[in-house]
Order: sequence, then C-alpha cells, then structure tokens
Amino acid sequence: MGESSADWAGIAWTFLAEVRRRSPLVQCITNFVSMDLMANTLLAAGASPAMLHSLQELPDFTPNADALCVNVGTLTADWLPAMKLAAELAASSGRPWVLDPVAAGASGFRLNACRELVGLKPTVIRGNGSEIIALANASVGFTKGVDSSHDSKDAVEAAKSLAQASEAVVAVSGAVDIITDGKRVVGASNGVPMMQNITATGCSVTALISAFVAVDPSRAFEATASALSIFGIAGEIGMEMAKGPASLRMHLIDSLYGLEQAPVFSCVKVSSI
Ligand SMILES: Nc1ncnc2c1ncn2[C@@H]1O[C@H](COP(=O)(O)OP(=O)(O)O)[C@@H](O)[C@H]1O
Ligand SMILES: Cc1ncsc1CCOP(=O)(O)O
Ligand SMILES: [Mg+2]
Repeated sequence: MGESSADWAGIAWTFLAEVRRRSPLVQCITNFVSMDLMANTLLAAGASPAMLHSLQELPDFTPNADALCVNVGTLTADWLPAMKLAAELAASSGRPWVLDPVAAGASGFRLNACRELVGLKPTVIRGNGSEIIALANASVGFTKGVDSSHDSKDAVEAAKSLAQASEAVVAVSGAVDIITDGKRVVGASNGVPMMQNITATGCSVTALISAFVAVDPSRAFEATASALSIFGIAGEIGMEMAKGPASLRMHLIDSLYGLEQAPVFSCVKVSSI
C-alpha cells in the first residue's frame, strides 16, 4: 500500500528541515535566464547555491559539492563539455546529479545533448510534459520551445519508460506533477497556474529537487516528490499576496523561506496514480 498525503507531509517536512539544517552545497550549470531565480530559490530553502561552469575548475569543485544540477536551457556547443564532465565527476564521487532537459525536442543538437547527458546516469530528470515525451521518444518536434504543449498526465507512460531506460527518477511538472522511478508513480497537486507565467520556475524547482536529493540520495523518489510539493505550497501561499507574476515571484521566494510545519501538514497533496 502507498503512502497517504499525511505520510507525504511528514516526508516533505523532514526533507525541508534537513536542507535547512545541513545547507547542502548545490552546484548549478544552468541557463542565463534562470541563474538568479534558481540561486534565490536554493537560498530561500536553506541550501547553498554555486553557479560554476568553467571546465578548468570542475575537477576541484564538483566532487566537493553535495549535488549538481545541469540545465540545458541556453545550451551552446561550448558549454556541453563542462556539463558532461561535471556529471561524470559527480557520479564518480558518489554525488547525486539532476538533469533539466529544457526544450529537449526543439532541435536535434539539443536532443542529442540531452540523450548524452541521460547516458551519464542522472539521479533525477525533471522536465515538463513536452520535454519528457521528446526525450523518451528521442524525437524532435514535440515542443514549441521551453513551454509545454502537453499536459503532464499525457506524459506518464513516457516518464515511466524513460525512468526504466535511464534508471533515474523522472518527474513531469504541470498542474499535477508526476513522479516515477519506473515502478511507483505518484502525483503532487500543489502549486498555482500562475507559476507558469514566471520564467524559470521549472528550472528553480529542479534546483530545489537537487537540494532535497543532496540530503538523502538513497531516497531520490521521495526527495523529488517532496521538493515539487513544497515548491507548489510556497506558490499557493505566495499567491494569496500576489497581484500578478512579478509579485508572485517575490512572494513565492518569501513563502518558501518562511514555510512552517503546519501549512506543510495541511497542504501537501501527494497520492499514488
Ligand atoms: N497548471 C498548474 N497548476 C499548478 N502548478 C503548476 C501548473 N503548471 C505548472 N505548475 C508548477 O509550476 C512549476 C514549473 O512547472 P512547469 O511550468 O511545468 O515547468 P517548465 O517551466 O519547465 O515548463 C512547477 O512547480 C509546477 O508544479
Ligand atoms: C525562456 C528560456 N529560454 C531558454 S532557457 C529559458 C528559461 C526556461 O525556464 P523554465 O523551463 O523554468 O520555464
Ligand atoms: Mg523548464
């Protein structure tokens, strides 16, 4: 029998409390659009972000980071070697690493890069519906860009097959966030639609997953569902004060920073699918 939402609330709170207590160092190799919101999301959760991507310094730095987050949002050929080396260094040092395959189906170059990165054994892959379908099917053209043209629920089978093929936990964000390890599938229904109107919320929740996985890599499935639920709850609380996307961005960060146990226990919505 699977966990209830009450069980998940306890799990999610424990992960957040551990991130606050241990402040894991999360290395991010990410796109230019997301750097600011991603770093601020990690700080608000209690983690320690570092946006380092120089090939020359990876051998000294990456093995000492608690987790690595790789995001291909503004990918160029120049950046790919650093992404691959960092992934290899993280894996060989026993550190978890998380892939965000932004716009995976937008071009052959990007799709091939994402497939090469998947081959380097990410602990978690988090994308929107179109990205996960493109990656699972190895097909260009399933996306109009960085935003999804698919409902996350349309990507459940793609997510399961990608998880089985890659041995990673796969998460598909959307109105219902889908999380699977290829066998178990849960849905997290927290969040508000306006989060889609803030650029880099997807990138930022991928970074939050990295911080959660950092504190207990042996429970990547639980860490991933917890991070998605907690980020969604911060959005729900932030929305009560927001007037639009710009103020939601600010209130989401404030709400994540100040999130207490009681709203986590009353708001977590995670259940088996
Ligand atoms: N319709 C929605 N209702 C509630 N939350 C949503 C909705 N769409 C996206 N979210 C949330 O917004 C965040 C970013 O997800 P998404 O927009 O799918 O990622 P991306 O920016 O990579 O396309 C996630 O935390 C997700 O749960
Ligand atoms: C707009 C844009 N263009 C390239 S990366 C990027 C940010 C995408 O962020 P997210 O996937 O979180 O919406
Ligand atoms: Mg994205």
